[in-house]
Amino acid sequence: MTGSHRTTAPATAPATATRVLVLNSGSSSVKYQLLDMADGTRLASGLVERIGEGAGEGTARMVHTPHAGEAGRRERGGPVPDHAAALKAVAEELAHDGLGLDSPALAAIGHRVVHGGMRFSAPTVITDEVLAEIERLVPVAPLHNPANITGIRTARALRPDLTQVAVFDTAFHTTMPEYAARYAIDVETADAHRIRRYGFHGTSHAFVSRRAAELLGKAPEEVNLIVLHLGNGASASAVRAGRCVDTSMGLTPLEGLVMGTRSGDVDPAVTFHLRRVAGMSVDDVDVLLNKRSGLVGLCGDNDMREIGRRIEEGDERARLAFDIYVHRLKKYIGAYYAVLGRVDAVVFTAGVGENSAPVREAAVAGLEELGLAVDAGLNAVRSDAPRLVSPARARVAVAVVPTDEELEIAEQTFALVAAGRRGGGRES
Ligand SMILES: Nc1ncnc2c1ncn2[C@@H]1O[C@H](COP(=O)(O)OP(=O)(O)O)[C@@H](O)[C@H]1O
Ligand SMILES: CC(=O)OP(=O)(O)O
Ligand SMILES: [Mg+2]
Repeated sequence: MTGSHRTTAPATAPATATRVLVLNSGSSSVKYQLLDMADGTRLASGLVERIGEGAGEGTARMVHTPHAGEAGRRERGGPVPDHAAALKAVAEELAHDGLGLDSPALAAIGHRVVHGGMRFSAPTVITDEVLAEIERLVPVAPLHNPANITGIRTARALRPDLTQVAVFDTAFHTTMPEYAARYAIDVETADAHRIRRYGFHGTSHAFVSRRAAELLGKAPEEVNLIVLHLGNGASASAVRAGRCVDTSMGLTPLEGLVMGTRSGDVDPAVTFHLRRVAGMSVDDVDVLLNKRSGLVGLCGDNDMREIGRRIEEGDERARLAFDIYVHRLKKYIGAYYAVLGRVDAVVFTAGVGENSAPVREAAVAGLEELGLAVDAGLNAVRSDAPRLVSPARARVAVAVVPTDEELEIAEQTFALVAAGRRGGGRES
C-alpha cells in the first residue's frame, strides 16, 4: 500500500538460482517446504511441532520428508525450546540431503507473516525497516507475529546475503470495502489505534479461490465463492470475482468461526463482565478466549478426529461442541451468501475442511432452498485432489480444495525475485 518498502527483490542470488525455501512459523510449529520454481518440484518438506512444550523432556517432534517421498521420511524427537532451535534443526535436515541453506541454488526464503496491518498488501522484501513494522504489529497478532519474526531473524542470521520475502496473511483481504472492514465504533478512536477488520489466512483463501475456479472450469473473475478455511485457526471469506469482499477474522485472528482453541465471535461485554465479576485480568481473558475456548474449551479436545470418535461413543459434550462449531459455520455461509447475492461454490479447505465429511455435511444441511447440498457418496470419498462433493446439476457447487500456503508463498516470493532480475528493482 503506502510506505517505502521494495516491491521487487535486489538480485542477490545468481540468475541460475531457482529454489525457494518457505517457512510457515506458527505459534507452536514450523512448517517448511523447499521448492524448485524452475519446474515446481518439491525438493523437501517437513514440520516441527510442539515447539517449547515440556522443554527438556523432548516432547517436540520433527518430520522431514526429502524429495524421495514418504519412504525417505525421517523423524526425530527431543527438546526444541524455541523457534530459533526449530529452524536450526530444519537447516540441519536440509543440509543432510545436500540442500543446505548455503546452496547457491537458493534464490530466496519466503516467510508467512500473519499480520501486515494497513501497510502491506503485497509480498515484500524484508529490510530492517519492514521487520520493525512487523514487530510493531505484535500486539494485534500475539500468537503469530512473534514466531514469524523469530523465523525471519534466524533465517537472516543463517544467510545474511539472501533475499527474504514476507507474504502476509492479511494481504488478500485488503480489497474489502470500507463498510466491511470498519467496525461500528467511534471513528476517531478506531483510526487512532488502527482498529479495523484485517482478516487472515489470506494466502490460503487466495490460493484456494483460484483452484476452485479452475475446478469449475472458469476464470477467477467469473465466479463468486464462499471459502471456508477450517484448520486449527478457522476463517470464512466471501470472494467476488477473485477479490475478497468480506472475511470472518478481524483486528486479530480471534473473531469469527469457532476454532480449535479460539472462541470466535462473542459479545465483547464478556470481557468486561469477567473483569468485573470474576476479577480476571485482561491477559487472563486473552488467554481464555485464544487458548482455552473453541472446541478445546467446549469439550476438552481440539482435534476434529477425536471429537468424531467421541460422538460415535455417545459423548454429549463432544456432540454439543460439534453442533456449536457447525451452527456458527452455517451462519457465516448464510451471511456471505447474502453479501455475494449469487454464489457459484462453497469451498472447504484446511485440516477440518479437507478431511471432515461430517462437518461439510452438517454445514450445508437444510440449505437446499439456497441450492446447497452434498452428495453423501462423493462427500465420503477421501482424496488429495480438488473435487466437487455436491450432487450433479446442483445450483451451487460444494467443493473440497486442498490448500497449499507454502506453494503460494513460494510462487509469490519467486515472482518478486524474478521481477528484480528483470531489472525492475524499484522502490515503491
Ligand atoms: N482426518 C481428519 N478428520 C477430521 N479432522 C481432521 C483430520 N485431519 C486433520 N483434522 C483437523 O485439522 C486440524 C489441523 O488443521 P491444519 O489446517 O493442519 O491446521 P493448522 O495449519 O492451523 O495447524 C486438526 O486439529 C484436526 O482438527
Ligand atoms: C491466522 C491464523 O489463525 O493462523 P493459524 O490458523 O495458522 O493459527
Ligand atoms: Mg494453517
